Amino acid sequence: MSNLLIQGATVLTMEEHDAVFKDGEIAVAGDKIISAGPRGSVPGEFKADRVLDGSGMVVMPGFVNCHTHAAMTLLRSYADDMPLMQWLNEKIWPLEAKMRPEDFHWGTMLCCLEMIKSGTTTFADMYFEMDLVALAVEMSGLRACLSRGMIGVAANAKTAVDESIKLVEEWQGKAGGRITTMFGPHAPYTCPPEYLKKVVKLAADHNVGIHIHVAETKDEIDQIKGNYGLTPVQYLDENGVFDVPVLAAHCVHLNKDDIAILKQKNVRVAHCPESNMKLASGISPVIELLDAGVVVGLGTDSAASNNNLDMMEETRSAALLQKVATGDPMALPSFAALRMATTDGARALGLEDVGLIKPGMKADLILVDFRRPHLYPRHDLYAHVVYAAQSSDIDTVIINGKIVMEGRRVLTMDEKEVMTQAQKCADRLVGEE
Ligand SMILES: N[C@@H](CCSC[C@H]1O[C@@H](n2cnc3c(=O)[nH]cnc32)[C@H](O)[C@@H]1O)C(=O)O
Ligand SMILES: [Zn+2]
Repeated sequence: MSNLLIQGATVLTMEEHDAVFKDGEIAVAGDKIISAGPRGSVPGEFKADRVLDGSGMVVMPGFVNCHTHAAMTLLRSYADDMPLMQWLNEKIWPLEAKMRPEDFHWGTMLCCLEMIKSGTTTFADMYFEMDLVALAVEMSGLRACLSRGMIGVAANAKTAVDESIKLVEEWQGKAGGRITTMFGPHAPYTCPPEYLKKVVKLAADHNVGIHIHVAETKDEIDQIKGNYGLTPVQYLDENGVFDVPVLAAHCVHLNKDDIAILKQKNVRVAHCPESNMKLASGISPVIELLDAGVVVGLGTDSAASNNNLDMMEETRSAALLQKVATGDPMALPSFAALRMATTDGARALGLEDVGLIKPGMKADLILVDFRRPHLYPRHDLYAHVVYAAQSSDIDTVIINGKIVMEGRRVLTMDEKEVMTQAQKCADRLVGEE
């Protein structure tokens, strides 16, 4: 266990708007923050093994990416500019069927590398071959909430259940506590009622949550209405899905009753504005969700529908999109957008000790170098992070008390090797077509 002291940075604790320490000091012991305040606030008995000079930097909680499909990073810019079902059926699913073990490894490593370099410290992933994903996450140093995507109408529906159970039983709490797990029934349109009920029982028995795509497109609404006479939210509610903790990705097409159900059942939403814009799925009623008291986190979705995993950019998109959608420039102001990208994202994943800078929280921190022309002059620091900063301004990333990037050099993996191997895998995958 080593002790880390970060000195001289401006600390955005994210607890509330005014909880900022200029020339601050953060003490980290092992994986936890033990104190945060102005210079001189660290307990006298604290002995640092390492002191990081944060002068000129802003330190804040790392970003929490609430919805990804990590290994799909291999499919970045492979299939673009088409609607969801055509994109999945014609392009993505046929290629995923050809993926080999090395693809899951290098695809996830590339995803983790990109996320660390853009300040993400935690992500929620839904994919398959999750042992390989978990091993890559363990190597990368990231924190992750992993689920095995399950398509109830597919030939491998039963295998997917068995593999999900294995993931939860073998990986929950592993990698020094950095990995948690969920069950991942893919979506209302791929999971029939009996399948959903089985998965809910498994989640309850294993005391973990569910990660699922919900109400992503207008087509989905029509299909579920046609089959069951219900909205996707009502359909999931009727089948007991919301009786366990749920992370619902997208939630684009919701009516007032849906929003009331989400609030009443404490469903957490992973809002993915860039994926929703790119696939022209629509605009999630985020302001209505927030007004109703629903917890909303932010996600990129995969690099095949975004096409990057940059949470700083996603936060800006989220803020701008709500302003356009509502015609109200006050909608989702910078502090609220940043809370969504950090603190509330952690809550959405059920991580109570992640997403804030305060004693007792996990030390997941990023240092943003503000000594850049586009970050002068300094008025409102939250506005700077959301509207002016670039993820390449992020200098240092700390996860679970460990420095994983310093001076923009990632310490947990060989960056060049990851890019080279990912290109090789992608070339082979597409070459097999
Ligand atoms: N096909 C897998 C299991 C599904 S994992 C999760 C799935 O979600 C898919 N996916 C990615 N983005 C989206 C989206 O925006 N909406 C719905 N599905 C998506 C992704 O391609 C992946 O197939 C199997 O062989 O068992
Ligand atoms: Zn998705």
